[in-house]
Amino acid sequence: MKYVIGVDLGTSAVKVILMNEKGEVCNEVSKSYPLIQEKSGYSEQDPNEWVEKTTAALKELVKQFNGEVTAIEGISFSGQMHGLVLLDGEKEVLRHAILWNDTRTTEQCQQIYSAVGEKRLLEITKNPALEGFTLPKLLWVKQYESEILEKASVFVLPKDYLRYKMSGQIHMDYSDAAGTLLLNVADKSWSAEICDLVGIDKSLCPPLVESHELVGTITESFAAETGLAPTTKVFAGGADNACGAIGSGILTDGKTLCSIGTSGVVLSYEETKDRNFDGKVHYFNHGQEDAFYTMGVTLAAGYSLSWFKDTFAKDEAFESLLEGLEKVPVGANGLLFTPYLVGERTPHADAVIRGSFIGMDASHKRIDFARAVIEGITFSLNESIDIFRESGKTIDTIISIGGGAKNETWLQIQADVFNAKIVKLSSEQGPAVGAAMLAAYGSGLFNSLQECAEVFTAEETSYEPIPENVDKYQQLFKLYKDVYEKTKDLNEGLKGFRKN
Ligand SMILES: Nc1ncnc2c1ncn2[C@@H]1O[C@H](COP(=O)(O)OP(=O)(O)O)[C@@H](O)[C@H]1O
Ligand SMILES: O=C(CO)[C@@H](O)[C@H](O)COP(=O)(O)O
Repeated sequence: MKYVIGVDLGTSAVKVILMNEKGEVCNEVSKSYPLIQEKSGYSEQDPNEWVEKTTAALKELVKQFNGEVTAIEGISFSGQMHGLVLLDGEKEVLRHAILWNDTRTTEQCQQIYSAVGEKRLLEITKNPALEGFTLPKLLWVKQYESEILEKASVFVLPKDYLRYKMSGQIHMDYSDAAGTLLLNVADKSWSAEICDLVGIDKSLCPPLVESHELVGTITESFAAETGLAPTTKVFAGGADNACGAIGSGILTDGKTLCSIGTSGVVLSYEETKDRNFDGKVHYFNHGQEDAFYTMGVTLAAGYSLSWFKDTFAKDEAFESLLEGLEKVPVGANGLLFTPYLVGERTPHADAVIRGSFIGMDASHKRIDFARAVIEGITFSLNESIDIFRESGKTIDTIISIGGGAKNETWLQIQADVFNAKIVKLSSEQGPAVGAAMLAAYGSGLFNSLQECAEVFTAEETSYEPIPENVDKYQQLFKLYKDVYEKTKDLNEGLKGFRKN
């Protein structure tokens, strides 16, 4: 029997998963790490902590494995997107990584528009300048920490750094490079034009590869540390949302994914590079060669729920926090929540907006708040579904993955709010499964990712929309959408009072 490992370097934790060639999950290990948030709008992590935690997780996985380690054919990666990791000439980390949910770069987004032009930027990168993307972060470092940028020899994304520490090789795959705002998405090449216009040296951009491409084997020292065989092949891997799509079988037109991790994503497969969404949703290269996907992003999806738990129920598990969730009626007894804890991306690209609870009543209990948080996150994702439906897409079935897919009531709420059938797979670890699939396909165990998906993905259960709830949620969704406009100015006024 042959095996593969998928590593999902998420925002809250790294998850490593061992799968056999029959597509069975043999073992999973997860290790969490914190966000470093020094100021309002800032979000960083220490890249070496990713390496430490992944090494520990792999060591545990290998220790618990009964077979021959040489039967583990290969390893691949799924990574939180956009985070800037700067390396010096010796490939040492120059500063903490600035993450996808860090919104300090509004000024740099304006600089990009002035230098490149909104229309040209969209033509080349297929995306607008958003605070979360990598280029604005590079320009922020250039402006405020120029001595650091001067020392940099290359920039990479989170899972690229991890892969480098395991294999000694520096690369970036197209699906992750698409989120830097420096890639010509249709041509699959770094844009010399954008680099020149914004004043970034193109030599800082790493070599590009396909997600399933073999980039080397693990180093002797990494093998010694983890117990893996030094012959273990290393495959490039992809952006976590691309890998989530692969791991959920989103490999043909007409398929839609909802992923609730720290962020929340609604993603749709695109066969071609030339559909036009005017930048309303992100348009990126898939981890499947020459395919694409579009997606809308809620910045604080699962993060809103973990913020709520950490603030009001610190020592409790999610299961105990959410006990009785199904007994609270639709609409949380008149309580609405907007999940704008760190600003928002889709449909409001707004770094200043913050969240609200509207309608607090003396009768409300903690579980009403928890239900409102979950409903608010789901409404936010429904705004992305609206954009897709307005573009003519039929969305009647959605595969749901991520930590948010662990709770049954939340899955039913998704069916009712989205007015679509929700499918839960046998593993909610879509990105890790997708990474394992890239290793399985890359090492030749399958002839295509689709063939691999037939073996590696399985539906566990599904949730149908309940018409009475759909109707109530449609009324509530109108009220939810109003909250953004009505709290926008208030948040501009509050901005000066935030932690700086
Ligand atoms: N038992 C649970 N019930 C509901 N939501 C959960 C549960 N466990 C985790 N979550 C949600 O999942 C999120 C983490 O999802 P995950 O996919 O692991 O994130 P990431 O990939 O960003 O690290 C948490 O922020 C939390 O909101
Ligand atoms: O910024 C985006 C996508 O554009 C996020 O989806 C990140 O890729 C982080 O993902 P999770 O840690 O929430 O899975």
